Amino acid sequence: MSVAKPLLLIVDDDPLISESLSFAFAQEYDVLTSHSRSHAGNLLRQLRNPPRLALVDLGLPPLPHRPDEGFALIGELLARYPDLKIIVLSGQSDNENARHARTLGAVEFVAKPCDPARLAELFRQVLRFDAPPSGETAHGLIGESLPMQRLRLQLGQYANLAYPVLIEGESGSGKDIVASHYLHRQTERHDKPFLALNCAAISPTLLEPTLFGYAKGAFTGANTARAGYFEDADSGTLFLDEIGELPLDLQPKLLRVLENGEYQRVGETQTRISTARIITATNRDLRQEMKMGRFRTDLYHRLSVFTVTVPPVRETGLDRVLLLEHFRKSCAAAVRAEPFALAPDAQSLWLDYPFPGNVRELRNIVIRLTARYAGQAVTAGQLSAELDYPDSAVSPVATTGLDASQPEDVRQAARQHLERASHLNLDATLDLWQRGYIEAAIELSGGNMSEAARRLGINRTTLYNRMEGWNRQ
Ligand SMILES: Nc1ncnc2c1ncn2[C@@H]1O[C@H](COP(=O)(O)OP(=O)(O)OP(=O)(O)O)[C@@H](O)[C@H]1O
Repeated sequence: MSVAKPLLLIVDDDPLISESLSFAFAQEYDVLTSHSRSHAGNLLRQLRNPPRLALVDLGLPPLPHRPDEGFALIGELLARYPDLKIIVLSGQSDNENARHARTLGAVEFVAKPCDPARLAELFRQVLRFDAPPSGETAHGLIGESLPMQRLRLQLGQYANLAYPVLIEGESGSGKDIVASHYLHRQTERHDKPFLALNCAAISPTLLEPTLFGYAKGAFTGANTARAGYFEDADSGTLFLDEIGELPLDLQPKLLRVLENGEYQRVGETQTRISTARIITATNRDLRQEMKMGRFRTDLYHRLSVFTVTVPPVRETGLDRVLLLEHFRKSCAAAVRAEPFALAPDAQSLWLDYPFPGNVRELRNIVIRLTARYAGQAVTAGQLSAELDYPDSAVSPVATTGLDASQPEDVRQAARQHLERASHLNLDATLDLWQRGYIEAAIELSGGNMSEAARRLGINRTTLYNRMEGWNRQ
């Protein structure tokens, strides 16, 4: 019987790179190549088995000279496959960005031009950490700080209620564990199904059939009838992650299930009843979304009767030391190596670092340190090379003094432009402004497209629509 090779996804818009790497790795891996984020998304939707490794270039179309698409892709890949090991390929000039990619959840970055032999070694090393470090999920959240104790107490109170729970918290803070461990495994429903769906990882048009199922012939491609998540969850738990991404037109349907359990498969008139418990999570401020008209008030109130907030690592004091201890030992055990230690100056760095990517980032740092310094004492210099300090650069827009929300400022800027321009094309100029705003928002959001859309006051679908065709210009 042949053993399936691990699946490796390579996303790079340079065919020379993806083809040569694909050739170099074909013996050891099943290689899948893609040239852009949207193309990769389509490819992955057709896969039956998740990829184990992804090699991602940051500069991808439609913004090949900026890291935004790569950043967004990292977020989307992890939303869909939380255990995927992502390695970022970086050009000479964007080590800063590659470091930031690690905050977003990439395990490592490799400078171009990349040596396939070195990459192969890195892949093997990373895959050795593939097994989840033991104990982590069995124990639930690690942490004894006051906010963590409070959270566990609250979760204990909500565990066996039938009502929904809304989990708030930053990316990488442990919302998944809260849902699967405390609100399912430790409840009376533990022997029933637990189903999780990330609303951001699936195209908005597919969400309804995925959640509610569909009848045969309900839409092109619906060759057979299919049950959706509500049906499959039965009387277990349905976890809807990134609920802020649920399109407005679908929100009344979720509200209806929450009110009386009723829903219909797409293309059917028969009403079905769900008895699943619904848990939702978000890393956005849903109250803000509500104010902006992107999230229904009635739905928010239904979902948030019981709300818990998972604290970010920077607010849990010495928990970072417990987390370090746990991952240091479990990562070393996973690769049968001696754990590294932190030298005293590195320990103070560890205590000061804000861990913007929360536990996910912390764990990846430990994985890298284990790979590099097993059995050794890590110095502050070695540790700081693994950390991503926020960039203090000031946005050039802020220094021009133009306040684009003030009609008078905008009129003045337009006037200056008109005086200088010999032939002005209003539509082209407005497009240019729109593009400027969009690119700036993506940049400010570190490539997180949902966040960029929020900054712009539009939804993600609109944002993509507005960006359509850019790569052709
Ligand atoms: N307190 C914790 N103790 C142990 N492991 C943790 C803790 N918090 C997070 N983790 C681990 O960190 C990783 C990221 O956590 P998780 O996927 O739950 O984050 P999240 O809040 O759901 O992030 P996102 O919003 O990006 O989906 C996982 O491997 C998880 O097991």
